[in-house]
Amino acid sequence: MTQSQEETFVKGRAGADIEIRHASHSYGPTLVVDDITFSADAGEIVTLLGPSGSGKTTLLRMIAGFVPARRGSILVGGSDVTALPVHRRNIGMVFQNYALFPHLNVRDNIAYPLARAKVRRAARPSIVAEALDAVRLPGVEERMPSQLSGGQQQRIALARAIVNRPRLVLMDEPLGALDRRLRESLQVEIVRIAREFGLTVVNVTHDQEEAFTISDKIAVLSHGKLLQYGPPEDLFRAPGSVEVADFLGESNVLHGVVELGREGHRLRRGDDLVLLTDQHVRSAGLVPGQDVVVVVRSWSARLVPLEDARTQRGRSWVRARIAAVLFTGDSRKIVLHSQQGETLSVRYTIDAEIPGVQGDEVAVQWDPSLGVVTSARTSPQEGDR
Ligand SMILES: Nc1ncnc2c1ncn2[C@@H]1O[C@H](COP(=O)(O)OP(=O)(O)OP(=O)(O)O)[C@@H](O)[C@H]1O
Repeated sequence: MTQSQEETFVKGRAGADIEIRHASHSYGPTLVVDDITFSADAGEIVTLLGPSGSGKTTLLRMIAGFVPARRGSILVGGSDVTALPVHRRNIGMVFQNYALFPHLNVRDNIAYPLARAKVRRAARPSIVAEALDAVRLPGVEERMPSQLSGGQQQRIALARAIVNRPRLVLMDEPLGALDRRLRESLQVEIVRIAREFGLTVVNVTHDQEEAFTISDKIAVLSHGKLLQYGPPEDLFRAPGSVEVADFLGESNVLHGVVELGREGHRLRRGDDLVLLTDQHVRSAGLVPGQDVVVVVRSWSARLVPLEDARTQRGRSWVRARIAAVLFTGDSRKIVLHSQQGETLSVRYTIDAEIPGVQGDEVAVQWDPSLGVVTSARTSPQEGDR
């Protein structure tokens, strides 16, 4: 590498935009990545979110080049990299298990991609020092990985992933092995570093909180299919399916049949009063007799005595019996069974008084505008692709 190339190296290049077009992969007859299409702008953090086995890692490995695309293509910075081998894609990677070389000290670990890119030996220490500054661990060059904590090792892995200014950084559950507090502080760090260096990041997680915290866009995957793609807020406010709604936060899923009336709209559900707003009817295009679900987040619902619910106007409620009151560390979770046989949950802060005990019949009540209405079918929404 020439000196001027090295300078570009040190000063850095920004991340590239990325486009996944109809990517598919199968192991044997099973499609584990099924016709996935989405794109992200340069400098964005995208998270692939989904339950175990949904195909997140396989898709990430396709982007990296470890797994071939059976169909479709992957473009980075406008160039088709589908046929390029891993080492020609200019991608940095961070894995859950750190994957540092145990026999190399921190300097040599971080310098490894520089050596492969044939950066002159004399130029490497300053680039390594800069990468260590970026991850806020200056001066640990001589340490061995075994002399660092898990969180520090993951910072080193991050430094190694960004040291040669890749066009794309891929992260596979990078914080999965760390405890909660460390995870939260590293989430903030990842965003800071990504912004500072203009990195484009594709991150894999099954933790929706992490996805919300760090992502500009979230791709929700299930059974190899992309259910929905967009900014976290959009997904949260307008999930395209029950599966997406359920996956993006602890929720109650209430089934019913739409009844539209002059005095108001509601779900047909026995004694329960599940109101639908004009906004619901318009945005979901509801028609009378349609099977729908209303999704209500556990934090949006409250418990009230049944007689109060019956006399208060303008609020939705369903009748349910308290099955358990659970202390979950940072909140209380009330588990209930509705008359319709659904299991519901309501969240309270620890210091809040809970209006009922196990065995009581109560109303689970909420502001109708906080309910999200979607069609009862769970197939992916074409419009979200
Ligand atoms: N090398 C392989 N050979 C055969 N099947 C595989 C292989 N790798 C993954 N699979 C299968 O492909 C599906 C998707 O796996 P993948 O690891 O991509 O999912 P994931 O969403 O990343 O899950 P997790 O969060 O558990 O890692 C799973 O059903 C898995 O069993």
